[in-house]
Amino acid sequence: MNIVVGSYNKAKVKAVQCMFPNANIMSADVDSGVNAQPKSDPETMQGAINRAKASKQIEDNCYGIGLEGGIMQIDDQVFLCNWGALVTPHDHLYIASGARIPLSVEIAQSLLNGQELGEIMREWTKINDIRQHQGAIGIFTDAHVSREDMFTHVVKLLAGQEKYHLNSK
Ligand SMILES: O=P(O)(O)OP(=O)(O)OP(=O)(O)OC[C@H]1O[C@@H](n2cnc3c(O)ncnc32)[C@H](O)[C@@H]1O
Ligand SMILES: [Mg+2]
Repeated sequence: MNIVVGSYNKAKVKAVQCMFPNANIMSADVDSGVNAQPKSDPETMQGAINRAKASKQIEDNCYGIGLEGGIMQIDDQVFLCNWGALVTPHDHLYIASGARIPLSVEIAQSLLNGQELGEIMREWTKINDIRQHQGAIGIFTDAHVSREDMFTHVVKLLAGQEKYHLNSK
């Protein structure tokens, strides 16, 4: 089984390895087609779909997986949000969303001013490349759910939908 993941981000690639330990997993630097910091559920979901479709084009007979992080708002609260998409070799598309947690007013303000979450988290924690490791979700859940854990859950939701083939587009 060949899988192309539309990212070199270690948290994302490890999440796919966790679900598919025996697969041949490759990474590709594909375009998400959305802003580097998506700011709504539809935009974040579209980024995941675009990455999955572009990844599937990289190899013959492969699955494409796209994982995208973003933020979304409910009333005046800003949340981390996450989406994933999987395209099968026969071009069936499955989507799933991941965990969301609220962000503090200060972080939300920096995000709405145009800063990327990865950058804000680096300033906050002084940890480089936190987005490839525990991520914001790992920091704000006191390490109970890392970015890899969260994306692993999303990949399970994606892979599990293939069996009954009910919700594909
Ligand atoms: O190389 P890619 O795959 O793009 O990996 P990325 O870490 O940039 O991940 P996304 O593009 O999916 O994330 C969109 C933005 O949200 C940020 N982000 C999302 N979740 C995060 C987290 O848990 N920790 C830190 N930054 C996060 C990230 O830095 C981006 O600015
Ligand atoms: Mg990115």
